[in-house]
Amino acid sequence: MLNIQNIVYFYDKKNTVLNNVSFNLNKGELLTIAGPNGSGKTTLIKLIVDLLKIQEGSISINKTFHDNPSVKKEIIYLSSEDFLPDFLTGKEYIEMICDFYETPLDKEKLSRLVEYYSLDSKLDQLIESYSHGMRKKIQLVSAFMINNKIIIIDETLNGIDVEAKEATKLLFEQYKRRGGSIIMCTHDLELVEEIGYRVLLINNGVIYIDDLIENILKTGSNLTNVFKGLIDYEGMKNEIEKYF
Ligand SMILES: Nc1ncnc2c1ncn2[C@@H]1O[C@H](COP(=O)(O)OP(=O)(O)OP(=O)(O)O)[C@@H](O)[C@H]1O
Repeated sequence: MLNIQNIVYFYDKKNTVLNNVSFNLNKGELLTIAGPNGSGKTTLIKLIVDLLKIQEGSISINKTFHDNPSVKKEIIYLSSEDFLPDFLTGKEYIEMICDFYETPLDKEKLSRLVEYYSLDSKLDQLIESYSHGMRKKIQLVSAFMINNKIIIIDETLNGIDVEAKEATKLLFEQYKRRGGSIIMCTHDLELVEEIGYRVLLINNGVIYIDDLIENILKTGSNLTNVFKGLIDYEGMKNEIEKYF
């Protein structure tokens, strides 16, 4: 469905942020992207959603180049930043998203979703008054309101409460069952192990692991231990015990 081929990206010529990154996202798949701070996860996502222009390589969705306007409507991107129109109410925002994605507003669906995310009493309030978690939640509601093929989530599940997280996990399952695909960037490795099907671990702009979670867990290890290998955990531990 989504095909990423040999992506190389740099903000300045001295530092390559992504180096020959290639992978496919299949229909009905939930792919989690994890990696240390600054490893290139957000840059990769911004390239996929065409917020950054490709310098080398290609990105296509169902064989159509990703900057084609019709293909762009296949993706909804939930950014890690709270870039939401503060001057709209939550309901107006949902209406705007449905309009953009050419999906009729399903009032029944909306009332169920806002209940799961405890936003029912807030829907007519300006987004300006929303807390950090509520901003994440309204983005998740918008993603589940529309008929598109790929949801890309950058850290949006961080900062939402347990009920919202559980609702999101169940909604993800249904979304996949209907043939939708999800990319989720997160630092929450426990969440990755719990709901992720496949993980892409990026380090210094290079794909370090692209594997099914069950294959990693089968080796008797877990993602936290894999991460510790990336950061020289033993070296850091020895130093901290010696100097602090
Ligand atoms: N606009 C920019 N201009 C210059 N350098 C940038 C810019 N945005 C990101 N970078 C650099 O690119 C590298 C990758 O950043 P990116 O935000 O993609 O990492 P990340 O894996 O998403 O990090 P985090 O987990 O902290 O969100 C970092 O070294 C960062 O400083």
